[in-house]
This record gives sequence, structure tokens and C-alpha cells, in this order.
Amino acid sequence: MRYEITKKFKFEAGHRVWKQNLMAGKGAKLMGNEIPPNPCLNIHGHSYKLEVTVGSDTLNEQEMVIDFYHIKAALKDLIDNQIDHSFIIDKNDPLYPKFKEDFGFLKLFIVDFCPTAEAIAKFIYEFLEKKLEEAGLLEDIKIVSITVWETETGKATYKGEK
Ligand SMILES: Nc1nc2c(c(=O)[nH]1)N=C([C@H](O)[C@H](O)COP(=O)(O)OP(=O)(O)OP(=O)(O)O)CN2
Repeated sequence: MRYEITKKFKFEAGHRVWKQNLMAGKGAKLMGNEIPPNPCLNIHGHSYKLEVTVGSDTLNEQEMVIDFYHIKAALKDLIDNQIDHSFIIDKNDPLYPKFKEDFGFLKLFIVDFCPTAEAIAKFIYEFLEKKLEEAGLLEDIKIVSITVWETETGKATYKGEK
């Protein structure tokens, strides 16, 4: 694509990576003999940063891929009203029933995946793709990538299926 634009967002949210198991998985052999804790099983929060990059081969009559305002508009309700200051919880998390019962009055953002940065990036990609499709813009405007910064040092990027 000839042109790409990026809009940044931020939101505060809590989560727990209930699937974290540092003794298993692809990276386990990279460790020494120490037995690590799985710190992300704990409930904790992040000041998330989000980078949304979309692109097009052509510019519109205003010399833009799309106005940043419209990218903000597409994501405003999701980010500002639904996710910001929520606790992101996977409905498959074994603690979910307890959470729903005891803390259902708090702002829970209920998802169907373990809320890693990778999975949140994919979720936001698919949300925005649906918005673009509903607006009939998908032919013209492609999502290049969605990047979720979980900490100052850790980010994940999702680029879609292609
Ligand atoms: N591939 C992924 N690994 C981890 C994720 C993730 O989303 N994708 N998430 C976590 C935790 O949520 C954790 O809070 C962040 O972990 P980490 O980057 O290790 O955090 P630190 O603050 O300890 O980072 P330092 O740079 O060492 O201070 C874990 N892993």
C-alpha cells in the first residue's frame, strides 16, 4: 500500500493472564533451572497503549487515507466506554463465575479469549474490520496492523490473516 496512517489510543484496564504457565509452552526450554512464579496469573493492571495503522493506495478528495477523526469515531465507544477502567476477563477463566457473582456490579469487559496483548490486538483488529465493512470502506481502506503496548517494554502486533 502506498499510504499508511497511524492513530494512537490509550486506556487503563485490569486483567489476569489465567493461562500463563512459564514451565510449559514454546519458551520453557529457554529458562535455567529456576522455578519461576507466574506473575500474570495475579490480577493486575496496565496503562495500555494502542496503535492503529490503516492504509490505502489512494487518497480521498481531502488528500487523506481517512481522517484520524473517523478512526477515533470507530473505536471511541469500545475504548472509552467499554474497555477503559474495566477489568478484562475471559469467560473461560476458571475464576469468571466467581467474578461475575461477586463483582458483577463493577465494570467487567467480558471476552472469549485469555486477555494477552496478542489476543487483545486481534480482537480490536476484528472489531475495526467489522466497522469498516459496515461502512463499505473495506475495499479502499485496509487495516495494516494493530499494536497493543502492555507495558513500556512489551507490545504485540496483529496483522490479520493475509
Ligand atoms: N507474549 C506475551 N507475554 C506476556 C504477556 C502478553 O500479553 N503476551 N503478558 C504478560 C503480563 O500481562 C505482564 O503484566 C507483562 O509481563 P512483562 O512484560 O514480563 O512485565 P514486566 O513489568 O515484568 O516487564 P519488565 O520489562 O521485566 O519490567 C506476561 N507475558
